[in-house]
Amino acid sequence: MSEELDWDTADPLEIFRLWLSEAETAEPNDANAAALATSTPHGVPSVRMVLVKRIDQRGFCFFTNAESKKGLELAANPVAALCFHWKSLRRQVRVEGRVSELENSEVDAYFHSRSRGSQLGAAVSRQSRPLANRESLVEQVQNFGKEHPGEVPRPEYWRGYCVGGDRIEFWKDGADRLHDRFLFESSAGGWTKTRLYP
Ligand SMILES: Cc1cc2nc3c(=O)[nH]c(=O)nc-3n(C[C@H](O)[C@H](O)[C@H](O)COP(=O)(O)O)c2cc1C
Repeated sequence: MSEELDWDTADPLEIFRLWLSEAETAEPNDANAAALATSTPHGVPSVRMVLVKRIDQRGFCFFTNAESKKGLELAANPVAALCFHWKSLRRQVRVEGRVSELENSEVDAYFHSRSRGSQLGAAVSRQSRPLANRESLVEQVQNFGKEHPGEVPRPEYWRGYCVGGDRIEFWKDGADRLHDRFLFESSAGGWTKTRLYP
């Protein structure tokens, strides 16, 4: 595991931040990318990548379209799991928990911190619904840009979600498949830590 860490006392968010910073140096791009698993209320799962943009006491937060497949699944069943995999470091982190939404003011601030092109792209994208062809998407972006030469309005459906880290598991590659796994579970008294068989 990371030399700098005292695994007996470290908080899982502290460990996560250290591993993420090491991944930012080691990975070619998008060290904050994670697979996000959601499911319908009937238990039909789906998974896709998202970029985790902030991590705090509310959990691991990303931004997306509330009308997309994942957005609809989260509205109907607000629990989710994230899985980070840093190939260069041979490490994995799994996060599971209930999902909450970020405040509008926070989502607005993040939306407007992005490039104008990204804002226009997000504003016109009817994410996960059928698109006739690429030209029509480019045209919609151009038209929306002309209609909004100043600030691009954040569409109401562009939102921020946080997966609460009720369970956070760290996996580190070991020789002969004797990998290290530590599961942290949140409880009223703080965190409980359990070493798991690989
Ligand atoms: C590395 C990577 C990062 C991504 N980050 C996001 C993201 O932060 N938000 C998002 O809405 N889609 C992101 N996407 C696209 C999603 O994986 C997905 O295609 C899209 O959100 C539609 O998913 P859905 O139909 O399951 O809702 C990312 C894709 C990749 C490959």
